[in-house]
Amino acid sequence: MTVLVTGGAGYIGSHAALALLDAGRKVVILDNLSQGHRWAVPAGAAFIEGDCGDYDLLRRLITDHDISAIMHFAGSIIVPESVVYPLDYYYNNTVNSRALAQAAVDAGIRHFIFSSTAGVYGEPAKTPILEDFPSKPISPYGTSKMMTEKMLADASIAHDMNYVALRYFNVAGADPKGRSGQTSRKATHLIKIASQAATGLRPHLEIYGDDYETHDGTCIRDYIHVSDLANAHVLALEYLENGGESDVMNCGYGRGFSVREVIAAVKDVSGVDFPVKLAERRPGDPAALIAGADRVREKLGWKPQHDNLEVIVRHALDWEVSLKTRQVVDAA
Ligand SMILES: NC(=O)c1ccc[n+]([C@@H]2O[C@H](COP(=O)([O-])OP(=O)(O)OC[C@H]3O[C@@H](n4cnc5c(N)ncnc54)[C@H](O)[C@@H]3O)[C@@H](O)[C@H]2O)c1
Ligand SMILES: O=c1ccn([C@@H]2O[C@H](COP(=O)(O)OP(=O)(O)O[C@H]3O[C@H](CO)[C@@H](O)[C@H](O)[C@H]3O)[C@@H](O)[C@H]2O)c(=O)[nH]1
Repeated sequence: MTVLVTGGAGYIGSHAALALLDAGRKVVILDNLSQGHRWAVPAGAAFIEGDCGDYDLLRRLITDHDISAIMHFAGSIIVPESVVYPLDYYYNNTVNSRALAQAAVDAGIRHFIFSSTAGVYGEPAKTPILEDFPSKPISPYGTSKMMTEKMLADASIAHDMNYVALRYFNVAGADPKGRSGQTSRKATHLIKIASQAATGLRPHLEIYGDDYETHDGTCIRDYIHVSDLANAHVLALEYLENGGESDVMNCGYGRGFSVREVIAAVKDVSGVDFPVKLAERRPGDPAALIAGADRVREKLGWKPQHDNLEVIVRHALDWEVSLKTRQVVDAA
């Protein structure tokens, strides 16, 4: 009874693998290392270098490792890149997910947990965003994830497999014990970029637009600590194993911070007044994304431990410093 974690050499997958191991589960990680790192695979997890779209490999490893459930993190994650290379995103996030779902169904895997995104909502008419709001993604990235959600919904009706698609809001921070953190080679995420500016890895930070309809003109997001998110996956697995019905669930705290508020927190916690410049709006950024986050609490019994922006920032900064001392530079 082992959990297959695709993308487990990456940021969120490595934290989920840690949470599973901490919960006493056996873990096999499959990652093609296109973005992840071999050193990010937690001690105690088996590692297979390969592609989550490789059906034959999947069938073999599911049998060899007695896999009973799949957590599917592997994918391409950069929204603006998906606008430039949409077919790459549909391939990696949708076509490869189809192959994985096919292998799962053919091998009789009964539980599937999928990394979805708030990006499926596009520009919602209001916040907080509830799961039954329409899916109207505005980027190929969001559409590629929405299509996988729909495949899983249909497959779960036709086959003996239940699933949970967790729609993450803005994931940030790092393992409180310092065992993993944001490692993505091309990170574009605000708290990561601000932490890099605070630790001297970047000369400055740019604010992408301050003329949004928000209290200070900058975009508002619901930042969720990666370890709280990882725990939601462990709970989702228990829920499915106990016969829970298939569902989609937002993962956020239900509150938001503006870009300026995040920058102030990073400056405050780090004690570094790094330069900040104003830049043009980034295409496709909605003004405010805040999760309606009741369902994940009610259905999974999820109780976040780190719902505090300063704590999230502290852990992100500690991780950046540890990367520098380990000389594992995350090339921008
Ligand atoms: N980071 C966020 O804020 C965020 C928000 C919403 C959803 N998500 C989703 O969460 C998942 C994990 O994101 P992350 O931030 O950890 O990104 P990441 O890039 O750190 O991790 C993704 C991992 O998947 C691997 N991978 C990519 N394509 C693969 C393939 N075809 N076969 C095998 N391995 C492959 C990469 O090497 C990498 O290790 C993604 O599916 C992403 O879309 C992330
Ligand atoms: O250097 C930067 C980086 C970001 N931002 C702004 O900060 C906010 C947050 O941006 P970012 O951290 O890049 O996250 P999002 O664009 O909100 O997207 C993240 O969160 C989404 C869910 O809300 C996921 O779907 C995506 O995969 C994930 O990248 C946005 O308003 C950006 O314009 C800046 O102003 N300067």
